[in-house]
Amino acid sequence: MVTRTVDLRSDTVTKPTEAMRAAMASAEVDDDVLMHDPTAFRLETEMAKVMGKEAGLFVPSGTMGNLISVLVHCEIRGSEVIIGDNSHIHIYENGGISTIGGVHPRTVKNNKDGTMDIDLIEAAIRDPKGEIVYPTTRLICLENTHANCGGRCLSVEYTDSVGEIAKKHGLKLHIDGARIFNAAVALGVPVRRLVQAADSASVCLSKGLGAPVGSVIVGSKEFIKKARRLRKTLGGGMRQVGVLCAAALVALQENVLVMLDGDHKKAKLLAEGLNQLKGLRVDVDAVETNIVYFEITEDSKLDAACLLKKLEEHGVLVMPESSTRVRIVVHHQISASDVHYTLSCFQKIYAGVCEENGN
Ligand SMILES: Cc1ncc(COP(=O)(O)O)c(C=O)c1O
Ligand SMILES: C[C@@H](O)[C@H](N)C(=O)O
Repeated sequence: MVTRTVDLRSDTVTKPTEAMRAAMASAEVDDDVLMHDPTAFRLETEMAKVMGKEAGLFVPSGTMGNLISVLVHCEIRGSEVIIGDNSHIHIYENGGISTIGGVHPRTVKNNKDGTMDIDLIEAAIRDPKGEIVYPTTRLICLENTHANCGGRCLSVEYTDSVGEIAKKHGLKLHIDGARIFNAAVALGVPVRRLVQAADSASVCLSKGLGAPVGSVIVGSKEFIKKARRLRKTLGGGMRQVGVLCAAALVALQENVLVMLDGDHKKAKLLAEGLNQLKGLRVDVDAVETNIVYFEITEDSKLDAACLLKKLEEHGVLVMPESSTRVRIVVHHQISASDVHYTLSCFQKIYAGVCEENGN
């Protein structure tokens, strides 16, 4: 019988803290479609200030935040956006920019560190002389940290370089900053500096920050005005949304930097421990934030399905990416004891496998 659960599937699984629940219960609210819910307004104002942008807008999810941002920048029919071939927008958002927004994606290969080669980005920009056959490039999207690349951080210098390319060609730059605070902590830079070159950014409240719901998109006042209208079009205009925003304000007032740094340290500890096990391989140096991917090696006696089943029997939950690649995501509700318990479960499972196989 499972007596303990260690949920490492994602940093989206956190439950609201008591302080968040209290703030939600007592939140000052109003109709956010008819005017500004005061708590939503406080959150949007605070996030815009932290991110160094003119304005912000609360949205129900990071997916909607990215969708709205792309559609505002690419509001003219025939627009094209340059995105990473391994980006969340391209892989995990149901192709919404195309199926809903009619925006054409032009993918550029994501490198292992989450970047796209600058020269390949520039080469992907359509030549206006070919407009009779080409879509028109209007936007470049980056993702920081890069989830599918293992939570890798894009540097200030790299982001600024992409911003220069965008400006040179009259394009906009959006950053999917679902985990931008993780990047800021890992790089030791102010979060606003990581989005300085961007025209917009989406920031998840419901990941490392630990809020139960939502994201905030930030940008110019004009961008946010258009985004607010599009949010309503998409059904994201909510009424007394301050109940949700209150929890996010608590998260922002917590010591985010210390909390996320702790997540990163625990992720590194897990990566180092897993890498000791015969049958698993981890690129420990690639673990920069709270995400750890491990490969099940060819000589392993367990595939991902079998390993995950055994882990679940011990109450440890992780996310399979394929039959040989598994993801672990650390968040503030994973304790150091949970990390040691998880490693002990892996060690028991692999010791058991070795006994069963007499080696
Ligand atoms: C990098 C990245 N961007 C965007 C999202 C979308 O956020 P949501 O799940 O709130 O739609 C996620 C995952 O949640 C993500 O990992
Ligand atoms: C799976 C993905 O959509 C989600 N953003 C996560 O990282 O858990």
